[in-house]
Formats: sequence, structure tokens, C-alpha cells
Amino acid sequence: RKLADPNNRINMVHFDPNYIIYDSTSDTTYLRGRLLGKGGFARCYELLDLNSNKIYAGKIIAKTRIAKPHQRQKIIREVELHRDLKHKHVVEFHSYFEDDENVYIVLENCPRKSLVHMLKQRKVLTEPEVRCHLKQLVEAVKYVHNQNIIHRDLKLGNMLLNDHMELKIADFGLATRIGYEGEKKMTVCGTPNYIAPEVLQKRGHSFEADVWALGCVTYALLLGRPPFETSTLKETYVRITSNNYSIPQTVSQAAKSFIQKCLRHDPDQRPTVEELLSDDFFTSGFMPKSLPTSCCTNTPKFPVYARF
Ligand SMILES: CC[C@@H]1C(=O)N(C)c2cncnc2N1C1CCCC1
Repeated sequence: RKLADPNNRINMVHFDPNYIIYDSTSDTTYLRGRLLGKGGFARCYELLDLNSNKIYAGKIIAKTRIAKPHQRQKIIREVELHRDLKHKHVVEFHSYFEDDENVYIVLENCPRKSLVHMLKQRKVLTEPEVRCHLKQLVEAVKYVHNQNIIHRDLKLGNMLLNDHMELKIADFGLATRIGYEGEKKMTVCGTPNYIAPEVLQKRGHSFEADVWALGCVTYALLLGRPPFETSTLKETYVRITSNNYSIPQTVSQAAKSFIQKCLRHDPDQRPTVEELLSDDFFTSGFMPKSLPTSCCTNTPKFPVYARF
């Protein structure tokens, strides 16, 4: 008989038995594992749930870091917006609890890290890969918008990958809820990475700000750099408000057209995420059903399909 598959076992070497975290609300005990990195106020670690033997990603925020009411409110807001979301391509919210020292947000673990790491390794991605990632992204943002939520900080660092290379959007720290049809938000508490011109100019913004960010993400994945990047933030903001960017000829016509639609200066001229799903870009070339983990490090060789 085949012995228990060793691959199913968790490599316990990363979990320190000296760091026990107890969630009294659900009577769950976690072992703290590897540091995943820092995100805002949080130090992020792998957490091993000793009841289920599953690994999660935990955002641990020291209460001393959120002493001021408005800082604490930001955390509560992130939890309230994220906790009810359930979608294949949105990071699963597992639980929220506190102890004397910290506030804990326990989330789905994404072992393949973010598209930032992939792009650092690969420099640029192929169009089939971008079609595959972007389809999952647009489906996730369509779901979030249908919950009347604007993410407002879509960027490569918030696009995470699980062990099956499935994409999950994360971090609702800058997100907001639209209260009524046509409501326009006037401010963002924080600095989105791919910030839209109407957000910069505080002219009122809504779901279209996320479509702008998707255009920036598509550009960055295909070209290895963002569309409005300059050496200073001020200069970048000048380019955004003057819509000053260019798309090199290496980009296919369908990809170029997709980016141009998302980066229209006037938010009312941009397609909705619903409309993006039927954009020609997704049918203009090979669309992989899934991607191999080798894509994290090496350019994939897609089978050359005869195009009838
Ligand atoms: C826990 C924070 C964040 C995240 O939200 N998830 C779901 C995640 C899930 N799995 C690995 N890392 C994750 N991260 C990383 C940690 C450092 C920067 C972003």
C-alpha cells in the first residue's frame, strides 16, 4: 500500500512553536510561520491553523500602530468591505480577531506571491499570459463592482497567485462602497499606485477608476513598466492629467486598443468591466485555460495553433 503521500505534509520547519496565536472568538490556535512581507501597518506571516492543519496568510497589526481612531477605522473599513466577498479570483477572507497586542486579519494563502515578483523575474509577459491573467482579473473586478464596491488600488502587488497559478485580487484597504446609483467619491485616504486623472483632480470618481488601473496593469505586464512612469511623482501626475503616454509598436493592435480604451482621460468614455469582458483582446489570440508554475520564472512556449 502506498504510504501517506509525503507531498501532502506541511513542512513544519517554517513554523515556530514559540509563536502561538489564539483566536478566542473561534477557539482556533495558530502557529506563526514565515514572514511574507509588510503591507501598510501590517507585518504579514504564514499562519498554520492547528485545528484544520491549513496554512493562511495573516496581516498582524500592532495596536500601538493604530492608536488613533481614524487609523483603527481604516482597518475596520477594510474588514467590513472584504469579509462578505466570495469569488474565485478574490482573496478569501477567513477571519478577523484581536488580542491585547494585535489585530489579526486571516486570509487565503497565495504561495506564488504577486505579479510584481513575476514581472521582476520575467521582465515582460507574453500576450497569451496577459490574456489569461487579465480575464481572471476582469472577472474579479466585475464581481467587486456588482457588490457596489470600488477597489481603488488595483496594482501588480495586489494581484496574487495560488499554487495552481490562479489569480486573486487582494487588499481592500483603499476600497469604498457606492451608496447609491451615480454616487461619486471625492477623496481617497491613501495613494493608489495607478491613480486615475479624475481621482488626482478630485473631480469625483467611481468604478471607472478601477478600469483605468486595469489599463495600467495591462500596459505594465506587456511592457515591463507602467504607462506614466517618470523619475518624479509630480512629473508622473502631470503626464496622467495630460494623458501623455505612448504604446510601442511591439504591442498587438488588439492589446493596444484595449489599453487605449481603459486609459481614456474622460471616465465616461471608458468601457465598464462588463464591456471589457467581451473586448476583442481576449479573442484576438491564444487564450491559455491555465498557466504552468514555470511562468513565474521562464517564458512559456505556447503551442502554435493554426488560426482558421
Ligand atoms: C497577507 C497580505 C497579502 C495578502 O493580502 N494576501 C492574501 C497574501 C496571501 N498570501 C501571501 N501573501 C499575501 N499578502 C502579501 C504579504 C506581503 C505583501 C502582500
